[in-house]
Amino acid sequence: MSSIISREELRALPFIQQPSYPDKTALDRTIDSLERLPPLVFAGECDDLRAKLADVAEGRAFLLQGGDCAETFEAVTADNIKQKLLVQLSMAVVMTYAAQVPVVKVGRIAGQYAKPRSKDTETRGDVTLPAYRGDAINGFEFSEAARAHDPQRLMDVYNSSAATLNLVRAFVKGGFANLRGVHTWNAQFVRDSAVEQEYEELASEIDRALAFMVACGVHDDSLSTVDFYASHEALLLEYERALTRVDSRSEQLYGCSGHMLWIGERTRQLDGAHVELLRRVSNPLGVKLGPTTTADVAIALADQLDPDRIPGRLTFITRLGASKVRDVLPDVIAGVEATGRKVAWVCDPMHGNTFEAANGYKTRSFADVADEVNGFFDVHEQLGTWPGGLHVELTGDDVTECVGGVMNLSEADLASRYETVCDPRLNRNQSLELAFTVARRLRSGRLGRENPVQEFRAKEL
Ligand SMILES: O=C[C@H](O)[C@H](O)COP(=O)(O)O
Ligand SMILES: C=C(OP(=O)(O)O)C(=O)O
Repeated sequence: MSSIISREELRALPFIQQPSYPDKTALDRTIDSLERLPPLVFAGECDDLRAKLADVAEGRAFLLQGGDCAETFEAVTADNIKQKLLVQLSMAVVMTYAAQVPVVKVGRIAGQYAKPRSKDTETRGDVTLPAYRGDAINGFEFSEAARAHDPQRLMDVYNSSAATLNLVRAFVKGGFANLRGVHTWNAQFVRDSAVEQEYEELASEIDRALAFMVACGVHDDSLSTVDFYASHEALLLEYERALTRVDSRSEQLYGCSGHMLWIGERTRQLDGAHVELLRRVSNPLGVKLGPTTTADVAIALADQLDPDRIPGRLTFITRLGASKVRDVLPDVIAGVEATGRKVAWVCDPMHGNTFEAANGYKTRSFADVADEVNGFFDVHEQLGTWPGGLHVELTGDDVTECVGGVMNLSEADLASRYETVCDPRLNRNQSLELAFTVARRLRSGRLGRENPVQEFRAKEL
């Protein structure tokens, strides 16, 4: 059984992308406080999610993991949280109904406050300051005071995550996510959206199907509540260690800052502190895999993080870029599958497709995003493996951060509502459009193979 790694042991491991706090005593004081606080999530919830992700790995379900690139403390309001849920629930409804595949819903939410950066500093004119690394570390404002690394912010991460999780739990279990309200969500949310008609037709079909079920006497809780889980990149070693708890039922360790934790592309070194910290906890884990990944690297990570091959433990989130996905992905999947492991394969079509627009905005093109998703489905179809999910940076707001999509946003449009504090997100329309793209691929995969789930399982026996 693993034990909680000590502060000293953790600090002695090789690490990158961490804050540099000038006052170590202040850091230790904050860590002391965090260690005493209650867990944000419960071990049993993490186990439930792991069981659902085992279904994803086995081809029986699809993962939708989405949310902000970087959450901010200021945006922790009821309206914002509601909006974040709405976009993801609407996408999930499209995928579940159109593709007839259960969708596991996980937010990049309630903890996504720290960002790895390519450069340590940012220069504007003749002023150079520390780069913004997420509200967990420093402020977005371009001033010396705001950009200083402040450990007290870790307490704000805890409190903001707790407030967000509290409302998310209330919303998804308290009737807000009732499927019978699909039309109401539609009225509030999809109105004026360019995908309104497609969504409206789908919502009417769902209404008819539900009315039929109710007329037949089916009254099921699963129609009125939803399971929604929280995930974030476990980037901040001190914070994640301080929120590690021993589960009193099993005496296993859990990272209690979120249900699912992932290791980013930049911090997944086999001998690094992130892998060492997360291999000890029993949560479901994600690992980002970028375009230089080989099958051997993926297998070594899997062996390190999931030596016992626990169903649902490991999700590989590939973020290869539209131009590379068809070349790089097949060998990685084939290599891992050849070991006999079952991992969940999830496509992040955002992080390999970032570029700088002529006017200086960091952006992504919807066409590239959709192309990577299609490439991901193509590769899985060729290999006969299960395209297990989608991981996207998105928002329910009408921002203008990614170009293209049904509204055909141009680079000139980016300035009108560019609100992200780090990477560009799909807006409401683009998110729903992507959901329809995925649903079409899932449906055609199903129709092409009669019953892919049964076929998949038959192949395993
Ligand atoms: O979200 C991922 C990274 O934090 C982000 O892409 C880094 O961006 P940068 O290259 O602007 O530092
Ligand atoms: C930093 C991120 O991604 P990656 O590690 O894939 O670059 C992210 O998803 O926020």
